[in-house]
Amino acid sequence: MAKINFGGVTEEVVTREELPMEKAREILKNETIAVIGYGVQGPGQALNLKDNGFNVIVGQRKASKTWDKAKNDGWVEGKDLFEIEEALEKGTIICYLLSDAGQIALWPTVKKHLTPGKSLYFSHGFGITYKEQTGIIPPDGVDVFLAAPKGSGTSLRRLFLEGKGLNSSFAIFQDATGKAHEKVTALGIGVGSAYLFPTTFEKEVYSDLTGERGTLMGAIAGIFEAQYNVLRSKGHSPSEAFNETVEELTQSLMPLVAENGMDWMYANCSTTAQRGALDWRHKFREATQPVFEELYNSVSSGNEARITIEANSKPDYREGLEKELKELRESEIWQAGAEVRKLRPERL
Ligand SMILES: NC(=O)C1=CN([C@@H]2O[C@H](COP(=O)(O)OP(=O)(O)OC[C@H]3O[C@@H](n4cnc5c(N)ncnc54)[C@H](O)[C@@H]3O)[C@@H](O)[C@H]2O)C=CC1
Ligand SMILES: CC(=O)[C@](C)(O)C(=O)O
Ligand SMILES: [Mg+2]
Ligand SMILES: [Mg+2]
Repeated sequence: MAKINFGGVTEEVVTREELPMEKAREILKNETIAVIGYGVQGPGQALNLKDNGFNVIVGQRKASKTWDKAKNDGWVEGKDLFEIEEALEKGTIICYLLSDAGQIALWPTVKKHLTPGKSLYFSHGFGITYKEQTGIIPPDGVDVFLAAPKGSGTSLRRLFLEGKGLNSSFAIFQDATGKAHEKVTALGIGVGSAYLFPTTFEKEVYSDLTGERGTLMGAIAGIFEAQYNVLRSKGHSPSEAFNETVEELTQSLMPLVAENGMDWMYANCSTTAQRGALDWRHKFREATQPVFEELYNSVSSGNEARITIEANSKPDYREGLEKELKELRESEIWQAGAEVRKLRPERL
């Protein structure tokens, strides 16, 4: 592994130089990779693996929308698309890409097919870390590892098609064959990563649940709403409030952060903006730090897992989520957003 200094801390990273795609294919040439589940990560990883020349099959429930989606994506029933049990039987590496709650329900079936020498792959540390709640305890004799792309399966596929990609973290929970490291890193490269960051199952799930509930999804939506609401309450129009809260961030400023960091984005804004932002960032950090502490504790105590499992194990969990997303979509801020998006210059 290459040693890289991240802001003063040296970490090890697996790079494409030490593990080129050809070598990854060679490592897995005798394996049948069975991707179980075709939701968001399933399609991204399965299609990338296939296009990268790996031996992949998909296992999905037949009478489901995602079965049709798999067929539309080019998977052929009986050739590389099977009912879940058949794919579990054929696969030597089981990529367990059902939703985290769905993994609990199917676990007894999966376990039956985990004969010695097979591998069990996750893209999250959830099932293993919260084993008291999930009951996911793999048998001895199988390798158990994860590669978790740091982003949506949708982006994983889109970026791959653009010749770009997303990096992943990886971890080994059980190394029965002595080959877990080479297998998981080969898979990580195969799903489209250029660099792989080592972690543990526990660290992966704690950081991932904190991130998505925090700055990546939960906090960002909450901060948007708070600022939008204040602007609206002070008499600003919806378009003005939306532009100054979301549109400018996503269209103009975040791409600059992505390109070259926060100071670069600041440096490309007015000195007036820089003065204010440099002052106010401290206040926002101090105000939100306790909330992030509370969030992390809720993750590490297993409370977030409990809430998630309870909600997403209900038979109508999808309808429930869709209803809440609809409320979000229909709220004034995001309705204003829909109109603002239509007016982007490139849509002329
Ligand atoms: N969504 C994403 O982009 C990311 C997901 N992950 C992880 O990847 C794994 C898969 O996540 P997603 O793709 O979001 O899952 P998902 O919520 O899209 O579900 C995947 C598939 O599981 C099926 N499923 C759900 N419950 C089932 C059950 N009881 N029996 C049989 N099939 C069932 C669904 O029909 C769907 O085809 C999870 O561990 C998740 O945390 C990791 C990184 C990003
Ligand atoms: C896309 C991703 O990495 C998340 C936000 O952690 C997830 O979908 O669980
Ligand atoms: Mg994530
Ligand atoms: Mg996640």
